[in-house]
Amino acid sequence: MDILDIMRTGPVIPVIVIDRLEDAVPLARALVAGGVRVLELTLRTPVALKAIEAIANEVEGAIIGVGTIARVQDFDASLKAGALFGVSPGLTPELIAAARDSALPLLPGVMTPSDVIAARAAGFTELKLFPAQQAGGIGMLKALAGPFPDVTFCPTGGISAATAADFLVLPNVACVGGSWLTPAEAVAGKDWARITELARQACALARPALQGETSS
Ligand SMILES: O=C(O)C(=O)C[C@H](O)[C@H](O)COP(=O)(O)O
Repeated sequence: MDILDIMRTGPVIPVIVIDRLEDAVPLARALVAGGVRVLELTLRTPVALKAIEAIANEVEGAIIGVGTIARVQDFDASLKAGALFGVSPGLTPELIAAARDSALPLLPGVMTPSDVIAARAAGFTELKLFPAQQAGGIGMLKALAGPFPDVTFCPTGGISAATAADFLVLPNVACVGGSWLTPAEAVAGKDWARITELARQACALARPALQGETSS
């Protein structure tokens, strides 16, 4: 799958933080049970790579990716763990070079028009707008559509169940990312049923047909 296929799989990519390795598989199963298959597990905790490996090996239907890619060595480590894609909060010349050398498809983060220009020059036309709300939210995405009609965004950061639909109607948005599907207290309390319900609600959000997409 390339990044656009991954972005078009569902309207919401959950951004996941795993503190206890034992939570990884049941949490991923809860999301998949609710219809959310694309999962971004952040490299923010010491168990993150092991958690990705466990999900890759044990959770049928999950399309597991790595979030918080910020260092060159993260690409190899992510592939070894079984990740199918990577997401970075930003993009540097070092990360561009590492992405070129790696088989891991990357969804790079941008926040300004200059970032978009640099990312596009490096060959990326699917981008994560991060942090989306803080960068200007809906107004920013509408403004970026003018000079960058060929760029498709996954806005992430500051988006909630209440605001996701407003982002998803924008023609240059394929999906949104967010942590609201996996609230910290639900994970701490192993409330997998709640997470499945949040996933179901996220799946019910209407995803617009993108330009050039045929209905089937
Ligand atoms: O760790 C990373 O690299 C990230 O990707 C950051 C996340 O995308 C945001 O932290 C999610 O933002 P919230 O939905 O506002 O919680």
